Amino acid sequence: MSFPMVLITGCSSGIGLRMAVMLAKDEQKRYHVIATMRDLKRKDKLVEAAGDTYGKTLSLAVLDVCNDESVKQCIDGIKDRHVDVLINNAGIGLVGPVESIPIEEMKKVFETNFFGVIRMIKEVMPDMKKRRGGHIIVVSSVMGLQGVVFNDVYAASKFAIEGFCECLAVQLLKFNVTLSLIEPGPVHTEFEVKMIEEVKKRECPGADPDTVHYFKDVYLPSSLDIFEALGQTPDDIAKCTKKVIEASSPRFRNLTNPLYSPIVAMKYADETGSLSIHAFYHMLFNMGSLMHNTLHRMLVYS
Ligand SMILES: NC(=O)C1=CN([C@@H]2O[C@H](COP(=O)(O)OP(=O)(O)OC[C@H]3O[C@@H](n4cnc5c(N)ncnc54)[C@H](OP(=O)(O)O)[C@@H]3O)[C@@H](O)[C@H]2O)C=CC1
Ligand SMILES: CC1=C(/C=C/C(C)=C/C=C/C(C)=C/C=O)C(C)(C)CCC1
Repeated sequence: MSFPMVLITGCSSGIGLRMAVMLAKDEQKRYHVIATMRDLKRKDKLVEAAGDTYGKTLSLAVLDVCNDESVKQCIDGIKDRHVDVLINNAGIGLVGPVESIPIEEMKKVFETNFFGVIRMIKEVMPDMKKRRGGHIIVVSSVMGLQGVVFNDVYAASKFAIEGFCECLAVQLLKFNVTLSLIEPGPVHTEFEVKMIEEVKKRECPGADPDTVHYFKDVYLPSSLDIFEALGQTPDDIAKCTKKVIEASSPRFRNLTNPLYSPIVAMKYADETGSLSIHAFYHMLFNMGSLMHNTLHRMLVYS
Protein backbone atom coordinates (compact mmCIF):
# COMPACT_ATOMS: atom_id res chain seq x y z
CA MET A 1 0.00 0.00 0.00
CA SER A 2 1.37 3.49 -0.76
CA PHE A 3 1.04 6.33 1.69
CA PRO A 4 0.28 9.95 0.82
CA MET A 5 3.53 11.76 0.14
CA VAL A 6 3.54 15.09 2.00
CA LEU A 7 6.18 17.72 1.19
CA ILE A 8 6.60 20.65 3.60
CA THR A 9 8.80 23.73 3.09
CA GLY A 10 10.64 25.53 5.91
CA CYS A 11 10.95 22.69 8.45
CA SER A 12 14.03 23.88 10.36
CA SER A 13 11.85 25.57 13.01
CA GLY A 14 8.40 26.66 14.14
CA ILE A 15 5.20 25.67 12.36
CA GLY A 16 6.86 23.64 9.56
CA LEU A 17 8.88 21.59 12.03
CA ARG A 18 5.83 20.76 14.17
CA MET A 19 3.70 19.93 11.11
CA ALA A 20 6.38 17.53 9.83
CA VAL A 21 6.68 15.79 13.20
CA MET A 22 2.92 15.57 13.83
CA LEU A 23 2.23 14.02 10.41
CA ALA A 24 5.21 11.67 10.63
CA LYS A 25 4.02 10.50 14.07
CA ASP A 26 0.46 9.82 12.90
CA GLU A 27 -0.72 6.83 14.93
CA GLN A 28 -1.94 4.98 11.85
CA LYS A 29 1.31 5.85 10.00
CA ARG A 30 -0.74 7.23 7.12
CA TYR A 31 1.82 9.72 5.79
CA HIS A 32 5.31 9.83 4.40
CA VAL A 33 6.70 13.30 5.11
CA ILE A 34 9.47 14.94 3.13
CA ALA A 35 10.56 17.69 5.50
CA THR A 36 12.55 20.28 3.57
CA MET A 37 14.76 23.17 4.63
CA ARG A 38 17.17 25.46 2.81
CA ASP A 39 20.15 24.64 5.06
CA LEU A 40 20.59 21.09 6.36
CA LYS A 41 22.98 22.40 9.03
CA ARG A 42 19.77 23.45 10.81
CA LYS A 43 18.29 19.93 10.88
CA ASP A 44 19.12 18.91 14.49
CA LYS A 45 15.96 20.23 16.18
CA LEU A 46 13.76 18.47 13.61
CA VAL A 47 15.69 15.21 13.75
CA GLU A 48 15.50 15.21 17.54
CA ALA A 49 11.76 15.94 17.57
CA ALA A 50 11.13 13.31 14.87
CA GLY A 51 12.69 10.60 17.07
CA ASP A 52 12.40 7.13 15.58
CA THR A 53 10.16 8.33 12.71
CA TYR A 54 13.31 9.81 11.12
CA GLY A 55 14.29 7.56 8.21
CA LYS A 56 10.91 5.80 8.36
CA THR A 57 7.87 8.04 7.91
CA LEU A 58 10.01 11.22 7.77
CA SER A 59 12.85 12.02 5.41
CA LEU A 60 14.84 15.19 4.89
CA ALA A 61 15.63 17.16 1.74
CA VAL A 62 17.23 20.48 0.86
CA LEU A 63 14.91 23.09 -0.65
CA ASP A 64 15.26 26.85 -0.92
CA VAL A 65 11.94 28.29 -2.12
CA CYS A 66 13.79 31.29 -3.60
CA ASN A 67 15.90 29.18 -5.93
CA ASP A 68 14.52 27.61 -9.16
CA GLU A 69 17.26 24.98 -9.36
CA SER A 70 16.90 23.93 -5.71
CA VAL A 71 13.12 23.49 -6.09
CA LYS A 72 13.48 21.49 -9.31
CA GLN A 73 16.24 19.26 -7.89
CA CYS A 74 14.19 18.47 -4.80
CA ILE A 75 11.06 17.52 -6.72
CA ASP A 76 13.09 15.55 -9.33
CA GLY A 77 14.57 13.58 -6.42
CA ILE A 78 11.14 12.25 -5.40
CA LYS A 79 10.02 8.94 -6.95
CA ASP A 80 7.89 9.77 -10.03
CA ARG A 81 7.91 13.40 -8.76
CA HIS A 82 4.80 12.26 -6.90
CA VAL A 83 3.60 14.66 -4.17
CA ASP A 84 0.08 14.18 -2.80
CA VAL A 85 0.09 17.05 -0.31
CA LEU A 86 2.25 20.15 -0.77
CA ILE A 87 2.47 22.35 2.32
CA ASN A 88 3.88 25.80 1.55
CA ASN A 89 5.01 26.95 4.97
CA ALA A 90 8.36 28.75 4.48
CA GLY A 91 7.99 32.46 5.09
CA ILE A 92 9.65 35.52 6.60
CA GLY A 93 8.35 38.57 8.44
CA LEU A 94 9.19 42.27 8.14
CA VAL A 95 8.15 45.10 10.46
CA GLY A 96 8.96 48.78 10.61
CA PRO A 97 8.20 52.15 9.07
CA VAL A 98 8.09 51.79 5.27
CA GLU A 99 10.35 54.83 4.73
CA SER A 100 13.15 53.16 6.70
CA ILE A 101 13.17 49.81 4.89
CA PRO A 102 15.30 49.33 1.76
CA ILE A 103 13.36 48.10 -1.29
CA GLU A 104 15.75 45.11 -1.49
CA GLU A 105 14.54 43.87 1.92
CA MET A 106 10.94 44.25 0.81
CA LYS A 107 11.67 42.28 -2.37
CA LYS A 108 13.12 39.44 -0.25
CA VAL A 109 9.79 39.18 1.56
CA PHE A 110 7.86 38.92 -1.71
CA GLU A 111 10.49 36.58 -3.17
CA THR A 112 9.94 34.19 -0.22
CA ASN A 113 6.29 34.58 0.80
CA PHE A 114 4.80 35.13 -2.67
CA PHE A 115 7.11 33.94 -5.47
CA GLY A 116 8.46 31.14 -3.24
CA VAL A 117 4.97 29.65 -3.00
CA ILE A 118 4.31 30.13 -6.72
CA ARG A 119 7.66 28.51 -7.60
CA MET A 120 6.62 25.42 -5.57
CA ILE A 121 3.13 25.30 -7.04
CA LYS A 122 4.45 25.60 -10.62
CA GLU A 123 6.74 22.62 -10.03
CA VAL A 124 4.20 20.32 -8.35
CA MET A 125 0.77 21.33 -9.68
CA PRO A 126 1.04 20.09 -13.32
CA ASP A 127 1.53 16.48 -12.13
CA MET A 128 -1.36 16.83 -9.69
CA LYS A 129 -3.56 18.11 -12.53
CA LYS A 130 -2.52 15.15 -14.72
CA ARG A 131 -3.34 12.73 -11.89
CA ARG A 132 -6.62 14.52 -11.17
CA GLY A 133 -5.75 14.61 -7.47
CA GLY A 134 -3.71 16.34 -4.81
CA HIS A 135 -3.91 18.96 -2.07
CA ILE A 136 -1.98 22.23 -2.01
CA ILE A 137 -1.86 23.98 1.36
CA VAL A 138 -0.57 27.53 1.81
CA VAL A 139 0.31 28.93 5.23
CA SER A 140 -0.94 32.48 4.84
CA SER A 141 -1.84 34.60 7.90
CA VAL A 142 -4.65 36.67 9.38
CA MET A 143 -2.53 39.43 7.88
CA GLY A 144 -3.51 38.04 4.48
CA LEU A 145 -7.04 39.23 5.31
CA GLN A 146 -6.54 42.24 7.55
CA GLY A 147 -3.45 44.46 7.56
CA VAL A 148 -1.75 45.42 10.83
CA VAL A 149 0.04 48.73 11.25
CA PHE A 150 3.84 48.66 10.59
CA ASN A 151 3.54 45.24 8.90
CA ASP A 152 2.78 46.87 5.53
CA VAL A 153 5.00 44.78 3.26
CA TYR A 154 4.57 41.47 5.09
CA ALA A 155 0.77 41.87 5.02
CA ALA A 156 0.94 42.83 1.32
CA SER A 157 2.86 39.62 0.55
CA LYS A 158 0.19 37.55 2.32
CA PHE A 159 -2.67 39.50 0.62
CA ALA A 160 -0.92 38.79 -2.69
CA ILE A 161 -0.78 35.04 -2.07
CA GLU A 162 -4.42 35.04 -0.93
CA GLY A 163 -5.46 36.71 -4.21
CA PHE A 164 -3.37 34.27 -6.22
CA CYS A 165 -4.95 31.30 -4.41
CA GLU A 166 -8.51 32.63 -4.82
CA CYS A 167 -7.99 32.60 -8.58
CA LEU A 168 -6.22 29.26 -8.80
CA ALA A 169 -8.63 27.36 -6.49
CA VAL A 170 -11.45 27.71 -9.03
CA GLN A 171 -9.40 26.26 -11.89
CA LEU A 172 -8.03 23.46 -9.69
CA LEU A 173 -11.51 22.36 -8.69
CA LYS A 174 -11.99 21.28 -12.33
CA PHE A 175 -8.96 18.96 -11.92
CA ASN A 176 -10.00 17.56 -8.52
CA VAL A 177 -7.02 19.32 -6.89
CA THR A 178 -7.78 21.01 -3.56
CA LEU A 179 -6.28 24.31 -2.44
CA SER A 180 -6.48 25.42 1.21
CA LEU A 181 -5.23 28.46 3.07
CA ILE A 182 -4.20 28.25 6.73
CA GLU A 183 -4.53 31.67 8.39
CA PRO A 184 -2.87 31.80 11.82
CA GLY A 185 -2.83 34.83 14.10
CA PRO A 186 0.26 35.26 16.31
CA VAL A 187 2.16 32.01 16.95
CA HIS A 188 5.10 31.59 19.34
CA THR A 189 7.97 30.64 17.02
CA GLU A 190 11.29 32.10 15.89
CA PHE A 191 9.14 34.46 13.80
CA GLU A 192 8.22 36.32 17.02
CA VAL A 193 11.82 36.23 18.32
CA LYS A 194 13.14 37.57 14.99
CA MET A 195 10.49 40.34 15.05
CA ILE A 196 11.54 41.53 18.52
CA GLU A 197 15.23 41.39 17.57
CA GLU A 198 14.51 43.30 14.36
CA VAL A 199 12.66 46.09 16.17
CA LYS A 200 15.47 46.44 18.72
CA LYS A 201 18.11 46.55 15.97
CA ARG A 202 16.25 48.79 13.54
CA GLU A 203 17.48 52.33 13.76
CA CYS A 204 14.85 53.43 11.28
CA PRO A 205 16.94 55.75 9.12
CA GLY A 206 14.69 58.06 7.09
CA ALA A 207 11.77 57.87 9.53
CA ASP A 208 10.88 60.95 11.59
CA PRO A 209 11.05 60.78 15.43
CA ASP A 210 7.23 60.66 15.86
CA THR A 211 6.96 57.63 13.55
CA VAL A 212 9.84 55.87 15.33
CA HIS A 213 8.12 56.58 18.66
CA TYR A 214 4.78 55.14 17.43
CA PHE A 215 6.61 52.08 16.12
CA LYS A 216 8.84 51.34 19.09
CA ASP A 217 6.88 52.68 22.07
CA VAL A 218 3.26 52.24 20.95
CA TYR A 219 3.08 49.41 18.37
CA LEU A 220 5.73 47.10 19.85
CA PRO A 221 4.33 46.86 23.42
CA SER A 222 0.79 46.35 22.08
CA SER A 223 2.02 43.74 19.65
CA LEU A 224 3.82 41.88 22.47
CA ASP A 225 0.60 42.01 24.53
CA ILE A 226 -1.31 40.50 21.62
CA PHE A 227 1.29 37.73 21.22
CA GLU A 228 1.18 37.00 24.96
CA ALA A 229 -2.61 36.96 25.21
CA LEU A 230 -3.66 35.42 21.89
CA GLY A 231 -0.51 33.58 20.77
CA GLN A 232 -0.95 29.97 19.70
CA THR A 233 1.66 27.23 19.67
CA PRO A 234 3.06 25.77 16.45
CA ASP A 235 1.39 22.50 17.51
CA ASP A 236 -2.02 24.25 17.44
CA ILE A 237 -1.37 25.20 13.81
CA ALA A 238 -0.09 21.71 12.96
CA LYS A 239 -3.22 20.15 14.49
CA CYS A 240 -5.49 22.46 12.51
CA THR A 241 -3.58 21.70 9.30
CA LYS A 242 -3.79 17.92 9.88
CA LYS A 243 -7.57 18.30 10.25
CA VAL A 244 -7.71 20.22 6.96
CA ILE A 245 -5.71 17.47 5.21
CA GLU A 246 -8.00 14.78 6.63
CA ALA A 247 -11.33 16.57 6.00
CA SER A 248 -13.62 14.96 3.44
CA SER A 249 -14.18 18.34 1.82
CA PRO A 250 -11.54 20.74 3.11
CA ARG A 251 -12.44 24.41 3.53
CA PHE A 252 -10.63 26.98 1.42
CA ARG A 253 -10.03 29.44 4.29
CA ASN A 254 -8.98 28.20 7.73
CA LEU A 255 -8.50 30.77 10.48
CA THR A 256 -6.69 28.91 13.27
CA ASN A 257 -7.56 31.36 16.05
CA PRO A 258 -11.28 32.03 16.70
CA LEU A 259 -10.31 35.13 18.69
CA TYR A 260 -9.43 36.77 15.36
CA SER A 261 -12.82 36.13 13.74
CA PRO A 262 -14.30 39.47 14.95
CA ILE A 263 -11.43 41.38 13.31
CA VAL A 264 -12.13 39.69 9.98
CA ALA A 265 -15.92 40.04 10.45
CA MET A 266 -15.48 43.80 11.01
CA LYS A 267 -13.80 44.10 7.62
CA TYR A 268 -16.73 42.45 5.82
CA ALA A 269 -19.32 44.28 7.94
CA ASP A 270 -18.35 47.64 6.43
CA GLU A 271 -17.46 47.62 2.75
CA THR A 272 -16.10 51.19 2.91
CA GLY A 273 -13.21 49.98 5.10
CA SER A 274 -13.54 52.92 7.50
CA LEU A 275 -14.77 50.79 10.40
CA SER A 276 -11.64 48.61 10.43
CA ILE A 277 -9.23 51.51 9.98
CA HIS A 278 -10.81 53.58 12.75
CA ALA A 279 -11.18 50.60 15.09
CA PHE A 280 -7.50 49.71 14.66
CA TYR A 281 -6.49 53.35 15.14
CA HIS A 282 -8.54 53.54 18.32
CA MET A 283 -7.23 50.22 19.68
CA LEU A 284 -3.64 51.21 19.04
CA PHE A 285 -3.51 54.90 19.92
CA ASN A 286 -6.32 55.36 22.46
CA MET A 287 -6.72 51.98 24.10
CA GLY A 288 -3.15 50.72 24.36
CA SER A 289 -2.98 50.69 28.16
CA LEU A 290 -6.61 49.58 28.56
CA MET A 291 -5.92 46.73 26.13
CA HIS A 292 -2.74 45.89 28.07
CA ASN A 293 -4.61 45.67 31.39
CA THR A 294 -7.56 43.76 29.94
CA LEU A 295 -5.37 41.24 28.14
CA HIS A 296 -3.33 40.69 31.30
CA ARG A 297 -6.45 40.20 33.40
CA MET A 298 -7.67 37.72 30.77
CA LEU A 299 -4.40 35.81 31.16
CA VAL A 300 -4.45 35.85 34.97
CA TYR A 301 -8.02 34.52 35.16
CA SER A 302 -7.74 32.02 32.30
N1 LIG B 1 4.63 32.98 13.86
C1 LIG B 1 3.58 33.70 13.55
O1 LIG B 1 3.11 34.54 14.34
C2 LIG B 1 2.90 33.49 12.24
C3 LIG B 1 3.53 32.88 11.16
N2 LIG B 1 2.84 32.73 9.98
C4 LIG B 1 3.48 32.09 8.83
O2 LIG B 1 3.87 30.77 9.19
C5 LIG B 1 4.95 30.35 8.37
C6 LIG B 1 6.02 29.71 9.23
O3 LIG B 1 6.54 30.67 10.12
P1 LIG B 1 7.00 30.34 11.61
O4 LIG B 1 7.12 28.90 11.82
O5 LIG B 1 6.18 31.12 12.53
O6 LIG B 1 8.45 31.04 11.61
P2 LIG B 1 9.94 30.47 11.72
O7 LIG B 1 10.80 31.65 11.52
O8 LIG B 1 10.09 29.65 12.95
O9 LIG B 1 10.05 29.48 10.47
C7 LIG B 1 10.14 29.91 9.16
C8 LIG B 1 10.75 28.81 8.33
O10 LIG B 1 10.82 29.26 6.97
C9 LIG B 1 12.11 28.96 6.50
N3 LIG B 1 12.52 29.76 5.34
C10 LIG B 1 12.72 31.10 5.26
N4 LIG B 1 13.15 31.41 4.02
C11 LIG B 1 13.21 30.25 3.31
C12 LIG B 1 13.58 29.91 2.00
N5 LIG B 1 13.99 30.85 1.12
N6 LIG B 1 13.51 28.61 1.59
C13 LIG B 1 13.10 27.65 2.46
N7 LIG B 1 12.78 27.90 3.75
C14 LIG B 1 12.83 29.19 4.15
C15 LIG B 1 13.02 29.16 7.70
O11 LIG B 1 14.27 28.54 7.45
P3 LIG B 1 15.69 29.05 8.02
O12 LIG B 1 15.83 28.36 9.34
O13 LIG B 1 16.68 28.57 7.00
O14 LIG B 1 15.61 30.54 8.12
C16 LIG B 1 12.18 28.46 8.75
O15 LIG B 1 12.33 27.08 8.68
C17 LIG B 1 5.40 31.58 7.59
O16 LIG B 1 4.88 31.52 6.28
C18 LIG B 1 4.76 32.74 8.35
O17 LIG B 1 4.51 33.84 7.51
C19 LIG B 1 1.56 33.14 9.83
C20 LIG B 1 0.90 33.75 10.86
C21 LIG B 1 1.53 33.99 12.13
C1 LIG C 1 -4.79 42.99 16.66
C2 LIG C 1 -4.21 44.32 17.03
C3 LIG C 1 -2.88 44.59 17.00
C4 LIG C 1 -1.80 43.63 16.65
C5 LIG C 1 -1.86 42.52 16.01
C6 LIG C 1 -0.73 41.67 15.75
C7 LIG C 1 0.58 42.00 16.31
C8 LIG C 1 -0.92 40.60 14.98
C9 LIG C 1 0.11 39.72 14.55
C10 LIG C 1 -0.13 38.78 13.66
C11 LIG C 1 0.91 37.97 13.11
C12 LIG C 1 2.23 37.90 13.72
C13 LIG C 1 0.69 37.34 11.95
C14 LIG C 1 1.69 36.65 11.23
O1 LIG C 1 1.49 36.31 10.10
C15 LIG C 1 -2.36 45.94 17.35
C16 LIG C 1 -1.89 46.62 16.10
C17 LIG C 1 -1.22 45.83 18.32
C18 LIG C 1 -3.40 46.81 18.04
C19 LIG C 1 -4.72 46.70 17.45
C20 LIG C 1 -5.23 45.31 17.46
